[in-house]
Amino acid sequence: MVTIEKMDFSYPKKPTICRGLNLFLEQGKIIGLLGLNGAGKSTLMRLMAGLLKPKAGAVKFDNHATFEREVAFLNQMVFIPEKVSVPEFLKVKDYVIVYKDFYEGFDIGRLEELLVQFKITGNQRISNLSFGQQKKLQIAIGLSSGAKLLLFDEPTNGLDIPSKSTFRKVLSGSLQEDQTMVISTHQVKDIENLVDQVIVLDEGMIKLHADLAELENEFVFSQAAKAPEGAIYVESHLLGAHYIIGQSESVGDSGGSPDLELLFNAVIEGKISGEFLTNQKLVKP
Ligand SMILES: Nc1ncnc2c1ncn2[C@@H]1O[C@H](COP(=O)(O)OP(=O)(O)OP(=O)(O)O)[C@@H](O)[C@H]1O
Repeated sequence: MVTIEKMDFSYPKKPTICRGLNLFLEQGKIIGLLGLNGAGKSTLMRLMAGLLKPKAGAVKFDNHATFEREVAFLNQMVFIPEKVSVPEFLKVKDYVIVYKDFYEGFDIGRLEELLVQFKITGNQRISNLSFGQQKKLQIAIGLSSGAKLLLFDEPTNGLDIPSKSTFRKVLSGSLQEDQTMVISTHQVKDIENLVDQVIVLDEGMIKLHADLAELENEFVFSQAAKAPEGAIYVESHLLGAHYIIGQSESVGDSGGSPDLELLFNAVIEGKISGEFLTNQKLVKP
């Protein structure tokens, strides 16, 4: 799938953003890419999409260096940037034709369903769609493309509240086994219960890469009037403490599914870091 090896990157005449970055993305996963403003999420997405060239090392999709932008890579990848730009003079149905023919596995029936859910019709002129509607059009196209790599940069930015919930609904369970999706966001709540893995990027470095299932094996995410002795990370709230504690330290507390916001803050504070990946070693090239 996506393999990044010893990758360095900087924008021209700017300080280095990534140094010696290594990452392997498994297929069949929805991956949340989290980071503070300026952490390098969009830069990493653009490197994976082949829109930026690494200064050193490699960014590959299967055996294609992404920056070569070979057709065999491009017709397996959809990148939706944070600020979508769609040809405004076209009608939705004409715009769809361009994509339909480019992606071999494009599912037009699926697209029609998604457009209904997002309340967009084929006869609408793109110039008459709002920014959020244009974004939903791109999301619907991406999810219907059958492409193996879906890179969505801040997909929920600009979406109203009902559309965010539709986004969550259409995404959950929609990924095929041979597809991988990366969703970059700093709106952690928007991807809660949606992602299989999470990556936390901080100042161009991967601080955490984890399967949520593996995190549940390692840690308990819980809340109580007072955090127990040995908690790794604690946040005080009105009704008590939200905390993370190692499985072996927790006594009789099974907690809930990982609280991504709590996890993110713990990683940024340097309380948790590293790889928590279940099967990755088996599939790593
Ligand atoms: N085209 C560019 N030229 C020069 N520097 C850039 C460019 N784009 C981004 N940067 C810088 O690279 C760093 C990473 O930016 P990037 O947009 O990748 O972060 P981000 O995590 O996506 O941030 P945000 O959450 O605010 O969207 C920042 O310091 C930013 O100022």
